Amino acid sequence: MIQLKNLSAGYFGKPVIKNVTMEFQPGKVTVLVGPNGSGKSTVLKAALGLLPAMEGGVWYDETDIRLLKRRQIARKAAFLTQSRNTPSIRALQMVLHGRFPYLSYPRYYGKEDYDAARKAMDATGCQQYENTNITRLSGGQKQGVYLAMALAQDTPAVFMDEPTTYLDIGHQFGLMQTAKSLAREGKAVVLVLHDISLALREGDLIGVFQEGRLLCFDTPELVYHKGVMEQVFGVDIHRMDTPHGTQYYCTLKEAKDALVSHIH
Ligand SMILES: Nc1ncnc2c1ncn2[C@@H]1O[C@H](COP(=O)(O)OP(=O)(O)OP(=O)(O)O)[C@@H](O)[C@H]1O
Repeated sequence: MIQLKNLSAGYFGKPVIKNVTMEFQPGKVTVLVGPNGSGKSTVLKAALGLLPAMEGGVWYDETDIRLLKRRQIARKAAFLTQSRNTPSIRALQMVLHGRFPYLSYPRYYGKEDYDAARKAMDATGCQQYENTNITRLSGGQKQGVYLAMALAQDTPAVFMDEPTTYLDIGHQFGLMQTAKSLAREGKAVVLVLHDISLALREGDLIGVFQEGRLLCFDTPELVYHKGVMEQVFGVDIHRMDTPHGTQYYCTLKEAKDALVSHIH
């Protein structure tokens, strides 16, 4: 369990996220949503110790993150980041980087590292690119390789910042399936998503952010009923029970008003 308690963090001495208290539970997919610039990525960075807490703090299984070395944190949480530089190396070599926290000096990869890397590539469907230089892969194919690197890290928590960005619809569903199966294995999975329909449908818990504050942290059902997302995003959210489970979709608030005035 990862706990953020009254956490404030930011850049150049100025807090961006303020007084955030939430936890990332094993076995659950937690989704963070909020408008652009509301602090979602900053929460992930602070939760991973990449940004120091200005107030409050982060605890991994009751241990203050300030007491953990980088390598120890890297054995507890993997991070699929939003922005990245693409080095000119083979995909398998990239995925093997996920094994760094387990290597002792001298840093040679052993059989178990190769096995973990190949298993992760299988899970994200990028095994066929094993020997391809990643600079030659498409955005979506690269995403599969980066996700495999995070999975090869074999951590109890996996954080993903907008992981569906480069993915076509089939691969978006695939990514969500991977996230859910990681949670079923007992991992704490934390996703930042912009697709709020997807968040409501697939998340176990949802944290809604606005201007660096956590407005609501609850199950999709309760978040929906409280109307927090509607307020934050300025949309109407509709819920439908379908043969494929509960689905949500959004319309612009104005669209409804226009419809009403049209009827009158
Ligand atoms: N490296 C940085 N240096 C200075 N300010 C930053 C930095 N990264 C983010 N910020 C600022 O922190 C605020 C929150 O940014 P953050 O990236 O956490 O938001 P977000 O909710 O993830 O946004 P988005 O949905 O657009 O990715 C923004 O105002 C942003 O300008």
